Amino acid sequence: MSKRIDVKDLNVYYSSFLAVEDISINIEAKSVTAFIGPSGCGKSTFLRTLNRMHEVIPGGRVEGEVLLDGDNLYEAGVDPVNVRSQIGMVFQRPNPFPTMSIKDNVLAGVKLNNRRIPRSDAEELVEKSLRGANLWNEVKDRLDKPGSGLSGGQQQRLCIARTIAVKPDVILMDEPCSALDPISTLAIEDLINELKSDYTVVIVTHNMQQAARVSDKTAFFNIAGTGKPGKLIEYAETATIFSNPSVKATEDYVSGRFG
Ligand SMILES: Nc1ncnc2c1ncn2[C@@H]1O[C@H](COP(=O)(O)OP(=O)(O)OP(=O)(O)O)[C@@H](O)[C@H]1O
Repeated sequence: MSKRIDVKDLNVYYSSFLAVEDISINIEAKSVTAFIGPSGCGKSTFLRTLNRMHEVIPGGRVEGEVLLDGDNLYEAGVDPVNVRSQIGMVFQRPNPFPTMSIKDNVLAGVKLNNRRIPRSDAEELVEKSLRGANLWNEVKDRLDKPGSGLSGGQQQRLCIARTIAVKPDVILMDEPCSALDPISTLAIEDLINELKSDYTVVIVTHNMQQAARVSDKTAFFNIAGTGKPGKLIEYAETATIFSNPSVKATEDYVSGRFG
């Protein structure tokens, strides 16, 4: 299942430092949304508020609302662990458990969520998740070998398989290709394109060609200066952001004049 995200008046803090200010944004289900902007404007910080990972950092807190199909993730009584199983995350550096087998890596997230699964179901889930991550054909003959034996691009797809196995509604990706070579990057981009038929995908990227290639909508964030909060400057169809943005700062950024 895929769900929409509506963010209302969100402020994001590290202790007393306001890192991201007053974000409101509506992200459609079954779409890919790219977050772009110069370093330090708060893209990753904001991304982490979408599955309550921000509060894991000491002093990390938010004001405002993040609604997943209308349900506020920050309402009292909501279990953040449950939120993170609905909204999965893929990080910059592939982070499979190195000594764990490929198969167990795929199942690791499911087991962390304390779900017990019978062996035959587990095998089916492993295959389905690896197929979903476009990795099955490359690893089907070595499922019991350690995840660390894979290439960087394969490891990142393994991490995506691990995320998919939990059956999330949304997949957040924080610069998922920044540690990968161009071929592996294209494999991940193809995969993102396929993932959007089942999931809502949000990706932070520094690579503007990548944003243009993979996303339906793009959000441009900016920062007025060091110590100032990051803000959402413009959010529109990706084609509009790259060819006909409304705000001068967006145009300057996408045309490479700063950042
Ligand atoms: N753990 C932290 N504690 C305190 N401040 C932090 C922490 N992480 C990030 N920040 C600050 O929050 C602001 C936003 O950082 P963030 O990493 O979200 O930006 P970004 O746009 O993702 O940057 P980049 O593109 O370089 O990854 C910056 O001023 C940063 O220094």
